Amino acid sequence: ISSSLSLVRSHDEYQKTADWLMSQTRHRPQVAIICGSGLGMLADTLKCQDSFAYSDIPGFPQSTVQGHAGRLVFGELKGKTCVCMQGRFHMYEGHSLCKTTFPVRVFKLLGVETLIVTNAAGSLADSLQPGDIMIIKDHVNFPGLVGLNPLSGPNDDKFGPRFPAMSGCYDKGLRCLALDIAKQLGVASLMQEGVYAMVGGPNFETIAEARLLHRLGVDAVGMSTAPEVVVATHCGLRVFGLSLITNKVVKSYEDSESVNHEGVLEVGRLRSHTVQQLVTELISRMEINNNNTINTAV
Ligand SMILES: O=P(O)(O)O[C@H]1O[C@H](CO)[C@@H](O)[C@H]1O
Ligand code: HPA
Repeated sequence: ISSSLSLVRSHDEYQKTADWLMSQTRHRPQVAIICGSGLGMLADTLKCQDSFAYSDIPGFPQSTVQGHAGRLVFGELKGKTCVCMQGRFHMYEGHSLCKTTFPVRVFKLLGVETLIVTNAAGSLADSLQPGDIMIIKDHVNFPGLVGLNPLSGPNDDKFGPRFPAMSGCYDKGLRCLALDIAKQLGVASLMQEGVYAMVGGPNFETIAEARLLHRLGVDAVGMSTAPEVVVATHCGLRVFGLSLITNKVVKSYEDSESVNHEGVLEVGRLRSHTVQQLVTELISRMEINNNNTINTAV
């Protein structure tokens, strides 16, 4: 914990990255999307793209996980300006939590109002099958509960309060809208709301851990998302989250199946079209209050 505190970023560092991006693209995004494992194709829907390798963006961390390309893509989608992270950062890659959430505050400084987080997750709920899509209603941030929190360290009042509320951090209006869209697209049978839990990873769960999570009321488990949502909520972003269920978490000693990352990525490929349709419609129909779109001076 003490080593993560020394890695806290200053407001200037976020601002420098935001200023650099604003000097390189005319897009001024209203919506940011973080692509989960195998879900990088969400960026393909953006028109008039400007894209940047993470390695070229000052201050940006680097992706190290297969299925996370490491590219930031700006573009237009159904009249809204978006920025999409093709590749997120995980705590298990050895990044501090400040680093894993660095882009979220940069998005805030770019004028983003709404954050869409997506992830691949294993299901604990019997009602969730591989290929289903869970709208995240709430999360359990296991690392956060024991003090591994991206907001640890001195609070930056310019971003938000010392003690931010987290009840209601997944916007109810957007959740209802997504369920409505699922009905219209004829995929309502694949979708339900549920509770996501973040564990540290990188190993998948033991059977005893899976049983514990199930008893605690967790519907799906993964190794990301919660820190991004905590930082986004702290700085006042509206959040929508979805988990693509890529596998069932093994809960029985009689079960000989086991999960692997290639299988996780494969389900992402199989469901890419549906996830793309849902996110596109959601962005198209969501209301945005700011008119941040394009800067003609760049
Ligand atoms: O949460 P995302 O980035 O979608 O990735 C999930 O998939 C990976 C395991 O296959 C882990 O990183 C887990 O968190
Ligand atoms: N456990 C943790 N993270 C995951 C899983 C899982 O079963 N599937 C995809 N990400």
